[in-house]
Amino acid sequence: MAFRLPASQLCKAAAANPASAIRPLRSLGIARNVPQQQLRWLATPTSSPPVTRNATGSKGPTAIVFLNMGGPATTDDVGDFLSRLFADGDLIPLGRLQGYLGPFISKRRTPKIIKQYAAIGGGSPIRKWSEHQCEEMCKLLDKMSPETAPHKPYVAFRYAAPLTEETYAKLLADGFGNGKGGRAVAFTQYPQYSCSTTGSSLNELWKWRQRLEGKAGPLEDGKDGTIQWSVIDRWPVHAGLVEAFAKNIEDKLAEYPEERRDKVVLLFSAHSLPMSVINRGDPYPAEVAATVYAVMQRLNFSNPYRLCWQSQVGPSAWLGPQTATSVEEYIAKGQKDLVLIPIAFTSDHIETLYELDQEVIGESGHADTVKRAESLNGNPIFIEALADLAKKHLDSGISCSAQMGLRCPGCKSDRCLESKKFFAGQTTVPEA
Ligand SMILES: C=CC1=C(C)c2cc3[nH]c(cc4nc(cc5[nH]c(cc1n2)c(C)c5CCC(=O)O)C(CCC(=O)O)=C4C)c(C)c3C=C
Ligand code: FES
Ligand SMILES: [Fe+2]
Repeated sequence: MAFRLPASQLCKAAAANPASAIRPLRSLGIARNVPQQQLRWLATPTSSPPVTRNATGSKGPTAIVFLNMGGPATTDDVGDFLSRLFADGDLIPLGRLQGYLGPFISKRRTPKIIKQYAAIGGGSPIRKWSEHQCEEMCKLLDKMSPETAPHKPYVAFRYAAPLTEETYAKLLADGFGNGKGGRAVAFTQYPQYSCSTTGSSLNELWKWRQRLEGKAGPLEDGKDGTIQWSVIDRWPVHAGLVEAFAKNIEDKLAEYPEERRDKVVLLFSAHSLPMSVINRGDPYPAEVAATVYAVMQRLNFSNPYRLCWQSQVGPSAWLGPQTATSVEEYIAKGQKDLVLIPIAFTSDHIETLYELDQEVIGESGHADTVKRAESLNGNPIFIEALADLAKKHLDSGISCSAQMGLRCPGCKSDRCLESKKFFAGQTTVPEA
């Protein structure tokens, strides 16, 4: 693997010895991939680096595609959101009854969920936050990784606009694929991998890739001219993610009087999963637990803590303990100082703003002592963490994590089989 230096350091090397800058850099294996034209610039120390927001590096442009479930932007969008959600066999497997039961359940559920979105201001803020996070992250990446710049931000939602098919069509219209190749990174915004969330988004991305791209090319270089995909599929213990969560917890703990502070119970809360999904071998509970433990390590285990699970839907068995009952039970035991920490979401939405704030805390009878840590939203530490994850991924030359290629022991899905084969089999730009 070639040793690669950022442009700023190459510039310093050239400035120190402008006349003979090119040959030694090449012979050292440094900048082996940097085109001659760029090296010529390096040998002229008085010129400034040709790195601007829109400068194209030797490997750019790069599309960064944030994957998430999305949410209804207005109460009018709730019906469509729920009907897509209940049609997703990766999230709610209803087998041959999917086409009949899915629309039936979603229609029946819509009025109740409309009221919940109305109570949080009329819609989910998930699109606003996702677009903001992706745009800001791409600005940082342009500086951190000039060779893959410009980094172009895209959001692909599973159940709400902008839907995966819409975003895929936009990528093609923007000059990726269509015989031109180009690089895109599918970046899941679920830090912990579940086949019902990230897995579903990747299966959907693969489906639209087959429908919209098929096989283009072949081109002169033997490649087929389709988009070259790689995936950031999980990041449960990334140091920046852990730091952002830990800081938000410290800020919330600071609101308690000093003499009570270290006895406050930290209640980490993650969206639950049906037991059938867990017994299939889904990696999500283990990865959520890994995040919780990493955050507690960063906090030096300052407080007692538990992990509980929220947002169960329907009558089947789900992983517990439930967040709402855990709060009630601690209060009944006399433990009224509690901080709730949403640990599996990166922005606010109905599960934080309605379920935790209005139902769990609002109805606890102790809204003054039961509090919630801020969601990550526009937190700059979090956005830097996203940029660091992307930079490391781009540098690594890998197409996805080793975990991505492995299916759950109980998986029977052909969608998983095909999409995992595709994403794990993509070859990314090799480091010479
Ligand atoms: C890590 C996050 C999530 C997991 C895991 C997850 C699993 C999961 N969800 C359902 C069913 C529903 N989820 C709904 C809303 C919703 N779910 C998540 C996240 C995860 N879901 C979020 C962020 C949201 C809210 C979106 C927003 O407001 O922006 C809903 C719709 C609301 C409702 O009807 O209650 C359903 C239904 C299942 C079945 C499942 C695991 C298999
Ligand atoms: S359900 Fe986990 S890989 Fe298919
Ligand atoms: Fe959900």
